[in-house]
Amino acid sequence: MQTIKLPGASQKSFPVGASFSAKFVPRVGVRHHPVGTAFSGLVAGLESTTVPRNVAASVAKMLHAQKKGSLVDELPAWKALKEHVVDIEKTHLRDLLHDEARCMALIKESEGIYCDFTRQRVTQRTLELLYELAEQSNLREKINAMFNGEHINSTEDRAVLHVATRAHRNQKIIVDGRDVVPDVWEVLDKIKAFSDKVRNGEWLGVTGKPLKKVVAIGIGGSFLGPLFVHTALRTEPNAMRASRDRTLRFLANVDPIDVARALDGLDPEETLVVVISKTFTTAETMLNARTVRSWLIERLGPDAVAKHMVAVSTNIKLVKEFGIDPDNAFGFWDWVGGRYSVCSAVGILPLSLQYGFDIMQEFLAGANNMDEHFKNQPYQDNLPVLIGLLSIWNVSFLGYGAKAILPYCQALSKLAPHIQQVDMESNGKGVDINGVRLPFQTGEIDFGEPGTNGQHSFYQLIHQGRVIPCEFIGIVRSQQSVYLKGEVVSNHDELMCNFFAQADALAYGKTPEQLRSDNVPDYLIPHRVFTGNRPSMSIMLPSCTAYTVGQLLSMYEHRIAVQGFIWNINSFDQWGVELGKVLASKVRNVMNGVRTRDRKVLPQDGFNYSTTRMMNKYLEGKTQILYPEGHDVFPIDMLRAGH
Ligand SMILES: O=P(O)(O)OC[C@H]1O[C@H](O)[C@H](O)[C@@H](O)[C@@H]1O
Repeated sequence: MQTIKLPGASQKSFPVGASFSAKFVPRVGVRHHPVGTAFSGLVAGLESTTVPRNVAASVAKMLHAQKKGSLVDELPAWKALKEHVVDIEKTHLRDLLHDEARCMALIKESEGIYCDFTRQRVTQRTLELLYELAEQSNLREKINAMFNGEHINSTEDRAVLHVATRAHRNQKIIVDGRDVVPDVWEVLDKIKAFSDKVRNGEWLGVTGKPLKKVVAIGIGGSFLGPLFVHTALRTEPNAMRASRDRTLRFLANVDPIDVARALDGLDPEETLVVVISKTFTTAETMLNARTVRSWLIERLGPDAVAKHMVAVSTNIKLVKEFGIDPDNAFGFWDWVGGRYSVCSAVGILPLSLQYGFDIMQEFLAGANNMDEHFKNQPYQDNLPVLIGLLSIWNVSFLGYGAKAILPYCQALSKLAPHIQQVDMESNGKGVDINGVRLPFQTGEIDFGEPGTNGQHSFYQLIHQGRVIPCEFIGIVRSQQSVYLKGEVVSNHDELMCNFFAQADALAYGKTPEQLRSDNVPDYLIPHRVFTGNRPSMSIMLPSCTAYTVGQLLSMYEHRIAVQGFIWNINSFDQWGVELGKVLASKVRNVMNGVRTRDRKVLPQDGFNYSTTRMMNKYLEGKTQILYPEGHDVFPIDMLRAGH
């Protein structure tokens, strides 16, 4: 049997050097058969003529799961929703908000989370149609397939089971015939033991000092989730007490400035470095890891690595080749997507080092609580399902391509950047799960800032410019409820006044008549009119603790899955990030070559005129500091000393 390597398959997606032979089945002559459509669609754009047998099987299963048509826009409920837009266009939120029955039906409270969807441009009829769409798209079956460990990430032939990383010890979750919960807990137990030892001073640095500073090196999913949770917890009283004399920093960008910032002022004798990379091949992370390894070795000698460097990865072989003892490595599995990995060792190790394992267990329990809710609740009460369906309505029917994530809680300031990756990398796709090009756009442009800061930045546009559905997230009990004597309201009340006000300002707007009765001069009226009718949802958490942050994370992750399931795309691969990486490596090779050739990129190097010229402009102008012998790393201390 011929052996074929899947085109475009990088080390990221398949084990190093993986190839498929017996697993492949031919696709010839199957284009018009429903299953065949799945085969041919799957490989559209690839040069290979074969796909793995098990991939084909799971794609076929998916296709059969769809009742009619292979694209969601052919479903009756989709078509009915398209027609229903006309009815909604006749309504204004100003009026809809005075319909008590509608409002009561759109306020949902579950698992301690209060969600108000009354300011969405929907009626009860819209919701009914969205539930029908969910039914016809087999949403429930797809959710079950995810929880049952089926290989729903068909282009990478993987299960999607980040929910297993926060399973209770006594739960059972089967992947490929094997219960993975004991594996999850083996790693969690190892994290607990290691983080306890580091925190209580049993595990010391090579010169005998306790390791109170942690630098976590990682990028993308190996950075944004942990940063979000760290930022959420660092002002939470229990977490503050648990981390009093400790520091956690992240190093993500390959920019030398980020290296300098991350290491600035750190004493290597007290520093533990955690290299986090699912693949252990990501260029930026590996270069940063080598740089920081040299920083340690230069100051503490080669033995420092054993005591000062640990790793989190699915690729233990490469961890070992890098020089980190596999005993000091914390594993996870290919069924945890990078952007969904914060509940694996990716987040739990660095965050347990900072806050202790017990607090991180609360975070996992919160995420698990929302997983169970998502798995078991009917659509009508299911928060991730409701939020996901409303997003589908906003994007695919009302045509709003972006959403703003606006936590009125500074501790949640890194929620938007995290969700930006989870959502945009998951749902920004051009073809459906069968490889058929979509005639509509999927995904949303996510951005956001904490309130009230955002109000003084981009809210002008969302009030009077483009319509961008907003997600306001408020907290009932602040992490820091200090009340300054003599003030009318506390800081937190002031914050929440804005939380309540903004949603109504967007919904109601202000009419010319109201402006006239406020004696606004005529020439200013057009400038001061707010059309209103701008949708938002308001989510209130009782507090911002490890538990509720876990719930919030899981709620956002699952709403993204719901959207992907309805659009019938693969939300769990990320082929779109590959091309840029390949081109960067071509640039890297040429840059290495030009050093020996009078520092010029030549036309025969294969770049267009623009890139050739830009690269030469860069090469002529860049500064290169040559370090004295003996220094083979970015010498932050030297820079500070003015060299
Ligand atoms: O954890 P790593 O293997 O280093 O990957 C880090 C990141 O790499 C890529 O950019 C992927 O698109 C991300 O999903 C991933 O999180």
